Amino acid sequence: MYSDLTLTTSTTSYPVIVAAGALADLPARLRSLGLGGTLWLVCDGAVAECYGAPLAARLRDAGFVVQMMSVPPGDASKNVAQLSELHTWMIAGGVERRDTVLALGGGVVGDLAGFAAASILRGIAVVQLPTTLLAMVDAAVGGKTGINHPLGKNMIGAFHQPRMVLADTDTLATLPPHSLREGWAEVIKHGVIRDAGLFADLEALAAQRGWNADHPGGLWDAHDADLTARLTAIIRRAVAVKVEVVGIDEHEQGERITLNYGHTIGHAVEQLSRYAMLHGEAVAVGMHAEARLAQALGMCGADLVARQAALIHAYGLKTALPSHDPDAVIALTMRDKKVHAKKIRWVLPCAIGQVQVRDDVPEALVRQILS
Ligand SMILES: NC(=O)c1ccc[n+]([C@@H]2O[C@H](COP(=O)([O-])OP(=O)(O)OC[C@H]3O[C@@H](n4cnc5c(N)ncnc54)[C@H](O)[C@@H]3O)[C@@H](O)[C@H]2O)c1
Ligand SMILES: O=C(O)C(=O)C[C@@H](O)[C@H](O)[C@H](O)COP(=O)(O)O
Ligand SMILES: [Zn+2]
Repeated sequence: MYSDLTLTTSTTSYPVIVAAGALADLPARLRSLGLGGTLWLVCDGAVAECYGAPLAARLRDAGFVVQMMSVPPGDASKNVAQLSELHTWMIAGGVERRDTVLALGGGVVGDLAGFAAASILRGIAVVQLPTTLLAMVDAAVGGKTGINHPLGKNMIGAFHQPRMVLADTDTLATLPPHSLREGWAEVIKHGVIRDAGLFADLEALAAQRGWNADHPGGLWDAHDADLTARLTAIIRRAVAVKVEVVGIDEHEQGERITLNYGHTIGHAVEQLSRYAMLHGEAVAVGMHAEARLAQALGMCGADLVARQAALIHAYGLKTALPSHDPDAVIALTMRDKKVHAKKIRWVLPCAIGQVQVRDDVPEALVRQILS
């Protein structure tokens, strides 16, 4: 048996639950946190039928008032028009300050519905119910919410901590392989930035299962109890990294910057692809490029770059940069939220499990890596 994690910051504290079948406990968990009023359940079209409608029925049976809305799947939904639709839906439906938004789905729904909760009536409660690997280990935890702007990824948003994160790992059984695969990028990131043991566990599992050859990304097999248990343990370990970092630095004034490893270049290529590239796919490419940058600066050896690349490949992801004009990539990196006094703050690995933040990376070197 595992106990819940608790994320405690200087302003709040909330449970982070990762367990098979956890959604069944949602009504009782909401009551124990004193969350009531109307529940505004937001999901995307793909999740609505499988999980949204049954969850709404379960909550209504338990006596809750539930309104449900689904948004189109994909990063394109993280925009002002979609946000405005959510606002209109809630205002027209008589939203009150005691109400709660339930964000059921992947990182797209978590970010969008989380920001709707942060902005409606100047902020109401949100509960994150992640159903993708990426959202379980990363997006649902830590309170970053927001939408994209035509000029940059996640440019509009707010820090708005959820009252609870409840991840039902049973939902992963229906996740398409490409969505599962992109989630591994953020798991690997957590290993590289802070947890060498997690990185080694991922290596061991990949070597044992031979995913490289047979199952790119690794399929979640609900009938394989041993695999499910090992994957759940890995997810918990990856979540623990995020919980720890956000607990140290809620508003990204220092330590939290490390969670952005791979994202300086990753966000740029993701945006240049017009979001055809999935977030995790872009982060994988970004981590490889940024590790090469660290190597070029003498911060790490070729062995680290090779080991990280091998793990990225073992989980079915690519490391090769798409062929974009380096100037276009560099221009977008200058809009990164980590830019300070016109300098990019790069998160660069010096060992597996350890990163440093550098603001003295010559642009010529970045250009060389991008070329
Ligand atoms: N706020 C944060 O800290 C944070 C962290 C990492 C990523 N993000 C954001 O998260 C987004 C990516 O999230 P994502 O990778 O979860 O993608 P996503 O939300 O687009 O979900 C991926 C796809 O899987 C489908 N899906 C979700 N759960 C399912 C299930 N259980 N069964 C079947 N289908 C399911 C969805 O409909 C969608 O098509 C990006 O916008 C990224 O910027 C935010
Ligand atoms: O939680 C964080 O902090 C992160 O940076 C996690 C990232 O994986 C995530 O993609 C986040 O949304 C990026 O934030 P941004 O501030 O760079 O837009
Ligand atoms: Zn990310």
